[in-house]
Amino acid sequence: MAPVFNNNSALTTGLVKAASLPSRAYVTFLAGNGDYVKGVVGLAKGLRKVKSAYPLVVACLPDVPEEHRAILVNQGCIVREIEPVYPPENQTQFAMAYYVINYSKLRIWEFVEYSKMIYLDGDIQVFENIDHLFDLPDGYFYAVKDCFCEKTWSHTPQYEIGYCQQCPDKVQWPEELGPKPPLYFNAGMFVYEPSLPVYDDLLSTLKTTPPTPFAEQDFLNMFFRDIYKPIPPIYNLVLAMLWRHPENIELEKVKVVHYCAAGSKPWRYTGKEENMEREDIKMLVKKWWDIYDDESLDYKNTLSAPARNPVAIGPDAEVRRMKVRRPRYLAAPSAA
Ligand SMILES: O=c1ccn([C@@H]2O[C@H](COP(=O)(O)OP(=O)(O)O)[C@@H](O)[C@H]2O)c(=O)[nH]1
Ligand SMILES: OC[C@H]1O[C@H](O[C@@H]2[C@@H](O)[C@H](O)[C@@H](O)[C@H](O)[C@@H]2O)[C@H](O)[C@@H](O)[C@H]1O
Ligand SMILES: [Mn+2]
Repeated sequence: MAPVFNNNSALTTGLVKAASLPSRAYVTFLAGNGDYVKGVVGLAKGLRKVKSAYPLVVACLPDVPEEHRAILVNQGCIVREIEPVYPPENQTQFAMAYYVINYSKLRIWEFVEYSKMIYLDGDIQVFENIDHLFDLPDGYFYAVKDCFCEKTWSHTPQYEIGYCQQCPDKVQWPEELGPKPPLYFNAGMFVYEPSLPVYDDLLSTLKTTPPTPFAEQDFLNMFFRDIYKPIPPIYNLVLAMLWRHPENIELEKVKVVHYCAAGSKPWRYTGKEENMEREDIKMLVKKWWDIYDDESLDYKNTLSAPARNPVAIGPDAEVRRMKVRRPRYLAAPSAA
């Protein structure tokens, strides 16, 4: 029997209420035809595992192949193609080449169908629900403070003198170097509000801003400097913190892990790079694989999805072909 629609039916009220709720979503960024798509699949499954109430939007550059987009749609993601964003002409040599594509992340300020979004790099995993961050007061830019101690910071005066915002009293900032650097966030995770005026301002400001080593991360820190509000490192564990500032980390309380240290990308993990043999790193990489390999977290297994045509050789075949073997270091989870 078709549902009865009338002006005051609960269903109608519910639909009207749902339509007026602020729309929120997680968003990540995917570029190229390489293996970062595995990171995004893992992230989609991780958000499902923690029962997030919000979808994952994937901002894809045009070079993301159709097969990868289909895999993401099959994992319940909302795929949005974006155009690349390039820093000022012939100045990209100032940014680490690898990071120049990250300027394209700026396109996510154009996703104004959402009132609030949480950006997560594709090499991030969410191990505990963080939906409550969407309720942080509007008008600010929320992110976790970065660390300046890794070699990737060797181009900076703070690295030179051993100063880090994670331990500002260890090495005092010398007056002769001028004012202490403002708080600086890691741009792998942040809470923000899409806005067309801000988007236009970002892109017009970028046109006159020479690229710098950490590309869009430096740019976002400069742009949002006045409204940046630090949030605790449990929301974006930059792995280097484990060996650089262990006193600032309680690993059992960490909700979000950012696999940004060299050699820590789980889908490429060999354990050979510096610090990668650490037991805590091995445990975190295994945690990532346990989610990635868990077929009960696949979108099609979490809905009463219509039975798929068993002979379909679509994206599932692609996923099987792409399935990277779990490194031998990381024993499969013991059979329940
Ligand atoms: O080939 C690439 C490189 C980067 N990314 C995206 O850009 C983000 C930032 O790059 P990455 O995480 O490697 O930088 P890191 O945090 O390690 O400095 C990644 O997480 C991905 O979401 C991508 O999709 N393809
Ligand atoms: O494009 C610049 C990138 O800058 C950041 O990565 C860095 C930063 O975390 C340093 O502190 C680490 O030392 C370094 O290893 C790491 O790559 C963001 O994670 C990434 O999303 C992206 O914005
Ligand atoms: Mn990252």
